[in-house]
Amino acid sequence: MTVLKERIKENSFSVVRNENWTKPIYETNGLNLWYGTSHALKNIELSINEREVTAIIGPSGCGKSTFLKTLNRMVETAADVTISGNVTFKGNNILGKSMPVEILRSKVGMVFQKPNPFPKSIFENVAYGPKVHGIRNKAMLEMIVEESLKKAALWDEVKDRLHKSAYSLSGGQQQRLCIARCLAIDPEVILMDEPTSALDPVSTHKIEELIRSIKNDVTIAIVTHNMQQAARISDRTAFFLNGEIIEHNQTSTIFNNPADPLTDDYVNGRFG
Ligand SMILES: Nc1ncnc2c1ncn2[C@@H]1O[C@H](COP(=O)(O)OP(=O)(O)OP(=O)(O)O)[C@@H](O)[C@H]1O
Repeated sequence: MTVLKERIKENSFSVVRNENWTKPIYETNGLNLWYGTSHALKNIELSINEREVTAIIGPSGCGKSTFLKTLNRMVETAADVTISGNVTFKGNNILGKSMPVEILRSKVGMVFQKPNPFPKSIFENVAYGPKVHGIRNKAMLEMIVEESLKKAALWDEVKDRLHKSAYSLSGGQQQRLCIARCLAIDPEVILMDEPTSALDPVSTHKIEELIRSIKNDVTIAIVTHNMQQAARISDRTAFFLNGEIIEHNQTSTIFNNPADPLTDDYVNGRFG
């Protein structure tokens, strides 16, 4: 990936590090978001630490996906959205004009609930991002594709059919392909919105293993309804309710010794 890193640097895609930036890669301060008059995020104060897995949990409609999408500025595309407050990525406010969205998204990948490969071959899905960043050399692209598929624990299953359609893969394989597609641009963060909720237990296990194996290189924020999954894979957990953060702490504390009775009730399945 060094070549890609160099190329991204050459093309000035790198985000300038703010002097005040230390460990949190993302911080939100006083973040509020409205869909029309509906107040979906209320005064969110949350740090997402670098090279950790942060789980975002809470009942349906509490604002988890909205929050996640705010982190790569996807929510602004919805009609009638108003945002106030700050969301900083490495100390730079992404809601201001200082960071173009394409620069942010070259650093922050997103994986959705339903796998969404492009209608292209397995190879072309993974090579797409590097090509957009100007890499044309065939050998270099092949190297990036192989490395990304290996990191996504998919290489052995697809190495003999790289030029077959991505749609020929199973749902679980397609989701790992989407993660490989993110990894191919060497992101700093991957945002995952219920990435295993449409998958069987074996595929879910593979994705969880994959998350564990990449977390030393990539920061991950994951929305999940699966409490066991949050407990298994995350370092920190944020519990959302009605658009507010009720509690954010180390995952072991949230599950074993939460400060708020609402958190206790939720993680123990008494509501939601
Ligand atoms: N595009 C939109 N336009 C208007 N309201 C929206 C839009 N997207 C979400 N909402 C509303 O904002 C609130 C938060 O929705 P969001 O999808 O963020 O919740 P969630 O916690 O991710 O829910 P789920 O677990 O069901 O996916 C809900 O009341 C939802 O109806």
